[in-house]
Formats: sequence, C-alpha cells, structure tokens
Amino acid sequence: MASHQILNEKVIDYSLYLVTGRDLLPPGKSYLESLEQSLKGGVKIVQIREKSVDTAEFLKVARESQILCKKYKVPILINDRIDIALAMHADGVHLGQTDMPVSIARGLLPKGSIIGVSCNNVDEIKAAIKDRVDYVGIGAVWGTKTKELTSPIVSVRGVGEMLNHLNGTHIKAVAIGGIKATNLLRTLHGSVSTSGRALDGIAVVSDIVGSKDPLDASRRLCDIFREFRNALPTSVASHHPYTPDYIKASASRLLEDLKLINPLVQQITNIVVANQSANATLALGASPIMASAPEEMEDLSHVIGSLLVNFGTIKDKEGMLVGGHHANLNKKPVIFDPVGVGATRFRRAAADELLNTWQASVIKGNAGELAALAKSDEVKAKGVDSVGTGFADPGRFVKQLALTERCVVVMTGPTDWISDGVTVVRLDNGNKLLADITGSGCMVGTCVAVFCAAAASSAVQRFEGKLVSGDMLCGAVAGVLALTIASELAAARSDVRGTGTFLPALIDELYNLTAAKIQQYAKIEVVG
Ligand SMILES: Cc1ncc(COP(=O)(O)OP(=O)(O)O)c(N)n1
Ligand SMILES: Cc1nc(C(=O)O)sc1CCOP(=O)(O)O
Repeated sequence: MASHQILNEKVIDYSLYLVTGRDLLPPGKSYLESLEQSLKGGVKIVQIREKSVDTAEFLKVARESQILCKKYKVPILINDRIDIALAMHADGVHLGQTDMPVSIARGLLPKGSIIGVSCNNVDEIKAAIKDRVDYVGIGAVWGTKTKELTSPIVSVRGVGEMLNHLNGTHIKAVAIGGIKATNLLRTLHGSVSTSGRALDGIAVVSDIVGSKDPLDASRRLCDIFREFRNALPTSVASHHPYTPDYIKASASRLLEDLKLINPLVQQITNIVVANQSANATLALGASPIMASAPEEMEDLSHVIGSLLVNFGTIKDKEGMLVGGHHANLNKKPVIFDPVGVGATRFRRAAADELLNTWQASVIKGNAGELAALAKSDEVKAKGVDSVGTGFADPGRFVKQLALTERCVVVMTGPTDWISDGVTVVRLDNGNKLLADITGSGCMVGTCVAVFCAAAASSAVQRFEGKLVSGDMLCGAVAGVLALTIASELAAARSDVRGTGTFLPALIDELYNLTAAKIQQYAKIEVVG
C-alpha cells in the first residue's frame, strides 16, 4: 500500500511528518537551520505548530518555513489556525478534536486543501471517516514530554485496532507521540491492523527538533521507515509454503544448529520452574542465564540468542519491560509465556503493558491463558490451568491471535496448535505424564526460546526492517516437538515408574534428542 496520497495533482507523502516545536531546539540552533536540515534529511511533510505566540509571530514563522518547504517541494500544514492557513496559502491544516469542525474548515479553505484530524480512539476515527478527512494523526502512541496529554496513551496495539476501521477508505494514518529512532521499528510493527494495514507515516517533534543534527535524525527515521516498508508484510512469517516435511526438516536442522551455536538463552522465569528450565536448556545444548534485574538487560541483550519472559510468579515486571525493549532493539526473539494471565486483574494489566512495550516473537500459553489474553470468554481458566474442552476451532483462534499480536502463537494442550497468522500447524506428540508434573508448560516455553535462538542466530537472510530474522514458526514448532517427543520417549522407559522418575528421564531424553528422532516421531499436520 502506498504511503502517499494524490491531492490536486500533488502527491502527498506522509512517511516522515515533522511537527515543529521551536521551544525544543537545542541551545544555539536556529529554527530555520534546523528545519532546512530536517528537510534535507528526508522530512516529507511539515506542520507548523505554535502554541504560545501571537498571530503576527505565528504568521511570520509559517511564511519563513513555507519558503524552505517550497524549496524542498514539501507541503506545509498549519496546526489549529484556519486564519493563518488562509493568510499564507498553506497546503492544509491539522485540527484537534476541540478545534474548528472539519465541515466548517472545509468550507473556509480552498478546494483541495489537506485536512487532518487528531484521533485518540475508535469513535474519533469513525467520525473522521464520516468527515472524509485526508489523514488522521493517531496519538499519543507512547508517552511524550512535548505536550501535556489530555487523553489516554493509545499504545501500538491500540493504533492497530484503530487502523482496522480505516480499511476500505482512502484516509491516510500517521502515529504521533514519543516516536523516536529507538522505538520506531517496534512502533511500526506493532501498529498494524489484522488485515495488514500499516501506518502511512509517523509524526515527530522532539526526536528531530531536539536534535543537534536534525539531518541525521531525520535520515535515521526515514531509513527505518523504508526498511520496514521493504520487509515482509508480517513481522515473523517467513512465507515459506510450509509442508509437514519441510517443518520436520527445519526442526531437525535447528537442533543440529543449536548444538553448534550453543546460544545463550536469557530467562526471566518463576521460582517454581527455574531449576528444571535451566537444566532443559543445557540438555538441549544451549546455555541458560536466569537474569531478571532491569539494570543488566541492555548488556545482556547484545549477547543473548533469545529472551524468555515467563509470567509465573510475576515479581520482575520492570526487568521484563526493560528486557523485552532491549531484545527488540537488538533484534533478539522474545518468547512470552503469560502463565495464569487470566487469574488476576494485575496479571491481565501487566500482560497488556508488556505487549504494548515490546513485541513478542512467540506467545505461548494454554487455551485458558490465550483466551484471557485475547479477551475471549470461550475458554475459562482456573489459576494457571485451562478448564473445559477448549476452543471449538483452535486453529482459527491461534491464527487470529497471531494476526492481532503480530507474532507466532503456540497453544499447548493434548494437541498443540501453532500459527504465524498465515499457516496453522497441528502437533500431536506428548505423553500425559507431562500434565502431572509441575512446570511442563514452562519447559515448553524454554524449549521454544532455545530453538528460536537457534533460528535467529542461523538465519541466512537478514531484513533490517524486521524485528527478528529467522523462521520463528519453525523455531516454535521445534521447541514444542523437542519437549513432547522427549516426553514420549521418557514415559516409555522401563525406569520411569511415576512422576518422580519421569522428570529426570525427560531431561535425559532432551539431552539425547537427535535430528533423526525428530524426523522419526514428529506428528505434524499443516491445517491452514
Ligand atoms: C499529525 C498530528 N497529529 C496530532 C496532533 C495533535 O493535534 P491537536 O489535537 O490539535 O493538539 P495540539 O497539537 O494542538 O496540541 C498534531 N498536532 N499533529
Ligand atoms: C503534538 C502532539 N500531539 C499529540 C497527540 O497525542 O495528539 S502527541 C504530540 C507531541 C509529539 O511530540 P514528540 O514527537 O516529541 O513526542
């Protein structure tokens, strides 16, 4: 989908939208110098926003800015003030919810003027559609110091939901509020509708205006936007026409790769399972680091192969927030295991906060946990366990959740269901003793994290515009297969007489797992 629009024969490119803010200029930097550098760096549309000056000064600044914008063939819009826009023949206006109504502004402005409005929720989007505006400014997507916010933060997942409503319209959408080079890729990947509609641009004040080098700041934002546009349409899908044989071969190869790579797998997990998760990691040929302090997350994010965030006893939320942010920044897979998320309001709110802060590569849970995450009441949970027979159509459910959260979703149970939003895989391995020991679900999360680390580390092709390289669907399938096949082999051993002997045997079978065993025992079906 093109990020530009044709109005009055003019092509409007919203990809990098500068909103001015003279009060944020660094000491010694002149406003016009900063504006020209940002235009050189790739700003494609400018809005003059002056909140605390009189009319004469607003008009002067707008006219001086217009000369530069004309030089770079960039449209100029005026924030709030129709009179200023008319007086200087601006290309259009940006209106807030309490400014001049769109229908009246349209009557006053010359035909073909660009009209954009601020939207903070779905109702405002619906009104903007009725008003046939040219674009919407959705915000604030993150917290910002540039302006005191009077409406709730939308967050990236909220932007995606609002974009769903713009499907089938010609209205363009930019996000605004707290966007900077360090969160831009995350912002873009998170802000996509379930049908794949992405943002047409980003509107930025401080990351450009506050920079001593606005040319470089703008160029960096432009580059990230372009790389995102050039990347594959979903963040993790590799778009291979998956077949059971292909997946089996990939899972087997990943096991061999991981024994060579020996990735470091960081796990923020719960005390109940920490020991057995670390042992499972080692048994597969990876190295565990069970680190949860926020202060160490940045350093670790450079050296880890993947990060597992397991909710379990949820004491380390700050570490989880910071860890996921840095993992995204350094393009390391994040595996999210929202243990017992349906159990309390605190857990539900924490899951939302985490998923609004970083993007998971894989979300893994049982039917009850994933239902709670998706705010579906089709399946109920009791504590950390799922209750009842599960979803009527589990394949459809995981596919939809994968599209909404833009990641791979793994739903564990007697049958495991995995989807990247395009393909749905059904796995039928596993022994019922897994349900009788504590932490087997958490160990699945660990195994998925181990194999996703291998998938990311051994990825042949890297796309700058993706949050993570490598085939996360195959990584997730391989992780589930490893534990479930090992459970079948362990349960069949003559030295296993109950749950007490099953757990060490399970670790043994993970240790002795081979590519040939995966090929021999994996029960895989591609169902959609
Ligand atoms: C692109 C874009 N989106 C939103 C806004 C916010 O406008 P508004 O709601 O009018 O608030 P103020 O900017 O007037 O504080 C914007 N300016 N640009
Ligand atoms: C002007 C403005 N409008 C917002 C909204 O939410 O409508 S947020 C915002 C400020 C954006 O500045 P920065 O890029 O420095 O965070």
